[in-house]
Amino acid sequence: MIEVRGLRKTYGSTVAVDRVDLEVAEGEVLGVLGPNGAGKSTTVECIAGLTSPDAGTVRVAGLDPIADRDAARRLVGVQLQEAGLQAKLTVREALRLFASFHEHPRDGIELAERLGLGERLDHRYAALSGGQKQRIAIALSLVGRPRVALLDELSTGLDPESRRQVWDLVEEIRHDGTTIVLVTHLMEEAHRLCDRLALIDRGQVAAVDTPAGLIGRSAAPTVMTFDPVRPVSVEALARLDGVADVSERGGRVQVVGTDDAVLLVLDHLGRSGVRPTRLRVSETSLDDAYLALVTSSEEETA
Ligand SMILES: Nc1ncnc2c1ncn2[C@@H]1O[C@H](COP(=O)(O)OP(=O)(O)OP(=O)(O)O)[C@@H](O)[C@H]1O
Repeated sequence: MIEVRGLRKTYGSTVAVDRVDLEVAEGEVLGVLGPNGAGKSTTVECIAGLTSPDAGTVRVAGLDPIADRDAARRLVGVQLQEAGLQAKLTVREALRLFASFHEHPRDGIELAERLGLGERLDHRYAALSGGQKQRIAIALSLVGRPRVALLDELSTGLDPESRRQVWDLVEEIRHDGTTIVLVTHLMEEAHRLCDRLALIDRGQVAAVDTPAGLIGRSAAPTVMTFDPVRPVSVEALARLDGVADVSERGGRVQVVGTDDAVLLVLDHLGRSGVRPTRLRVSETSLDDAYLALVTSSEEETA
């Protein structure tokens, strides 16, 4: 549904994106992660046809978002970091206006109510709080039932309840088959909503994988914690193959390492006659995997 090839965009001497390739299948949710200034918004703006690339091609359902602007606009709903609506427009008027651009729009009032804006329908845009402006931007991007939704920092600045409402809505449109590109800094959001994640770092795609795949790329994908019935030597555990880190706080031990390292730790404890109580084994968080990937991509460049 979306195909980006060799995308390059510069602003003066700043190279915002360079040689970016991305594909998003119909009905897929692609999360775009990366540090501030990495080129995420620029990529989304090129897909939306709001910015013209210096080089490379972008296709959305086979259309060029710049050359075939009118047809592409009917397919695509865009939520940018700033909606930039006229200050005097009310929420109701804005929803009606945006719905009028489309043949089969959603019920804008119902959409606003789902996003907790039901009591703000007759308020002017300028009088809304930051989080309310954010939610109206989401509602406006989705009111036309787009086949492709481009959502840039969907839930930044939203309180936890509003964030849940927004996530539920995204899950619903995903279920309806909408193709979604979602720029986010929130790993919980990325994990919950996205089929695949593209990590963009300094204008380039550093990795594309499923959330589980990105975690699996980490050299230390597993975390185990336990309370030993009597003290264990942290140094001895740290020497075991595949153990990346061992720490102890308040008598509880945490070991981070490979899956095999977990087995070696259990074996070591067994041989030492130390029973691990309250044993928990889990995956490294996507947060940790993300930080490890960004750091390793920085080291490669250095
Ligand atoms: N209109 C513009 N004029 C000049 N420079 C720009 C413009 N838009 C983006 N840039 C620069 O291009 C680079 C990429 O910016 P972009 O907004 O795409 O990053 P981002 O990954 O979305 O960052 P963030 O997470 O902070 O939103 C940055 O160095 C930014 O300063």
